[in-house]
Amino acid sequence: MSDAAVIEPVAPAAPADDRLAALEPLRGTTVVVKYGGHAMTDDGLRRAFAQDVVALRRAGVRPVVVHGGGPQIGAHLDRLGLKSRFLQGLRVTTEETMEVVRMVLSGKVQKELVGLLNEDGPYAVGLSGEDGHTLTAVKRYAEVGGECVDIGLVGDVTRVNTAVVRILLDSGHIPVVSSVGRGEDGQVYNVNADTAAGALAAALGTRALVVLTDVAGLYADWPRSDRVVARIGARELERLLPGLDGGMGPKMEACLRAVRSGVAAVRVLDGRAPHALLDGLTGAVGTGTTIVPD
Ligand SMILES: Nc1ncnc2c1ncn2[C@@H]1O[C@H](COP(=O)(O)OP(=O)(O)O)[C@@H](O)[C@H]1O
Ligand SMILES: CC(=O)N[C@@H](CCC(=O)OP(=O)(O)O)C(=O)O
Repeated sequence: MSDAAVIEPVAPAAPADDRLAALEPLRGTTVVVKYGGHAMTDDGLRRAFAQDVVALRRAGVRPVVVHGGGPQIGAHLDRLGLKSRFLQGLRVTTEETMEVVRMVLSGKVQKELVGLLNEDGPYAVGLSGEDGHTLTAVKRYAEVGGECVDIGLVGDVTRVNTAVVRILLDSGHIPVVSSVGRGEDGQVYNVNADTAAGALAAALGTRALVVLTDVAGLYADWPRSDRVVARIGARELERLLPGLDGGMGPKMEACLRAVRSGVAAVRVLDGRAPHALLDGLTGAVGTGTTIVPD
């Protein structure tokens, strides 16, 4: 590739110097960031998130954003008068729902995020998991009471092709990936965004996966208590998995798979706090849950 195809490094205007020093160990490394739909419903939070991602890039880190958009999909389905429900944290996805999922994730949420990231420079490039065979998916079923339940066009990631993401990273861009997968048969699947982020992090061989969500971390005894588990190993997490409700099920399953596939640590951070990403990575605020291999 010619030099002209590579974005010029930008002078590190932000973050401030002390933050830059804290990011030094991450310089040159790839960090996958999962940006959850519930943490992206507020304008101020979205802007702060975009500033953090650009700040990472300017500090020499190679961020990859994988975004969700569950609430945004839900709002669009409501507008169309289409009902949808979740089983084990996964949206039951008919053909009609899939059209909306694809349109909202790749056409709206991703584009808005790319727009925000590009306010200060030509950094972000959006791509769907379908593009360049980035995410190959296979139909997945929910398991309820020991029975396999058909939940439609929901996919699990079976293969990741990191070629396009690496090209973008190597040319100084920030890939922004929508969690839509393509089956071997050409069928398009709705992939939970945590699942997509975990699979991509593992395939890229990243040391760190950061998951921004709408709670303070993994609660030890939710909903009875909101005491956050600060750190948990893979075996212990596997033991807790069957008892987790809602979106936390697929989220923790994805974190578990990631640490078992070589990711050294997954940080689950409270995306409701402005600048949670930079604060979490620089240790400015020691919050959330860290998942580590055994
Ligand atoms: N043990 C738990 N700790 C924290 N949240 C939990 C737990 N069990 C279930 N949840 C639910 O999981 C939700 C987070 O998952 P989800 O809504 O999919 O987040 P996101 O949109 O960030 O991907 C929380 O808002 C909470 O309602
Ligand atoms: C299969 C499945 O449930 N897919 C999700 C994809 C988006 C997502 O995961 O968004 P969040 O990260 O905001 O939850 C959905 O349809 O809502």
